[in-house]
This record gives sequence, structure tokens and C-alpha cells, in this order.
Amino acid sequence: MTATRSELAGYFEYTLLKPDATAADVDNVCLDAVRLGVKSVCVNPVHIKLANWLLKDEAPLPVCSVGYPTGATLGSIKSAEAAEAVRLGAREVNMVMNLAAFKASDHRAVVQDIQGVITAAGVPVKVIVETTLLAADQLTQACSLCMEAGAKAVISGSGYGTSPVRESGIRALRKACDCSLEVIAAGGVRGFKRAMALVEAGADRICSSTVSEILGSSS
Ligand SMILES: O=C[C@H](O)COP(=O)(O)O
Repeated sequence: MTATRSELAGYFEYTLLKPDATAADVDNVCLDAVRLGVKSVCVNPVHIKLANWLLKDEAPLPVCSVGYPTGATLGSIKSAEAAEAVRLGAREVNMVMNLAAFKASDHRAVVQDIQGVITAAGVPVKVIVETTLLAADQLTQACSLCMEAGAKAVISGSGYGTSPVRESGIRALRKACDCSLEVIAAGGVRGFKRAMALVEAGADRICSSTVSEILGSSS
């Protein structure tokens, strides 16, 4: 696949999830998101109301992260966070999977955690599975649980993982999800060529904090 810059832009979710992001940062990212024609903008809960206001009548969807970045908060808190984020304007919710339950093979708890957020949110929920912490068979299992729970997509990482997302990781997620879930590449995506390679590997969307730089670069 060879995409133009404007075609590739449509694959991006522009993320602004650093803890010290300011309202001015949200303003800049939303302006860039509209200018570049990205699919969505993801912010922390403290900024979703502002992002929603800035993006009203614009194409990019306001998205909010919950249980971010560890996924280790209580399911009841994730659900409440999701409900409040949607009330403030989130059109999609990104949540981090309960990795502790997953590693303990408590798959029922993992599914309940996701379903609790889906029910509370009432909008599409995308699940961060943090692939750098999973073995190959665990990755397949995590995707199955996301499908069972009714998620819209799996996201490869939070950006706090141990290494950047690679094409091989996206191919593995694509294979595990078949066509049942969207596959989203996230974590350390840098450069136009790398972003294009991730789409060619099967990514339906790419989360990145550096979309302006990627679309402005030639490498
Ligand atoms: O999608 C999650 C992170 O915000 C990605 O940030 P990053 O592009 O700086 O790794």
C-alpha cells in the first residue's frame, strides 16, 4: 500500500496523554488534528471537556483514556471514569486491560473489567493490551478476551511499554483478532515510513503523540 500524507493522516489518533499537558497543549493538538485531518484525538480525563469543545463541529473524534496508564485501578473506578468522560464529551474510550488479573489467569475478571467500562460508557471502547508485557500465546488470549467482552479494538500499547510497537507485533494482533476487532498500533511510532509500515502490517489506526512530526517528515 502506498498512501499519500493526507490518506495516512486519516489513520491517526493524535494522543496527548503526558501528565503535565496543559490546556494550551490541548488547544494546539486539536488545532493540528483538524488541520491535518486525523481520525481522532485522545486526551486524559481532565482535558476531555476542553477537547470536546474544541472539536465540536469538526471531524476528529474526542477520545478519553481511562485506567491509564497501568490498568491497575479498580473496575468500578474505570467504569465511573468512563461514564464521566462520556458525559463530558468522549465519543470513544480507551481503557487499559487489567493486566494483573490477566497474568493471574483470572480471565473472568478481565472480561468483567472490560464489559463494565463498555456498559458504563455506551460508546465504542478500545482496549490497550500492552503487548510488550505479553508472550505470543498471551497476546492471542488477550485478543480473545477483548472480543468476548465486546470491545471495538485492541491497542498494542500505552506508550509506557518496554519497547516501541513493531510491524511483527501488529501482524500478530491482526492474526489473533482476525477481522473481529480493529487493531491499533501505539507506542513509540516515529517517522512516516514506520507509520506506513504499521498500516501495511494491518493497523487500522495509529495512536501517536507526534503526528505533526510524522506527517511532516520524509523518513
Ligand atoms: O498511544 C499512546 C501514547 O500516547 C503514544 O505516545 P507516543 O507516540 O509518545 O509513544
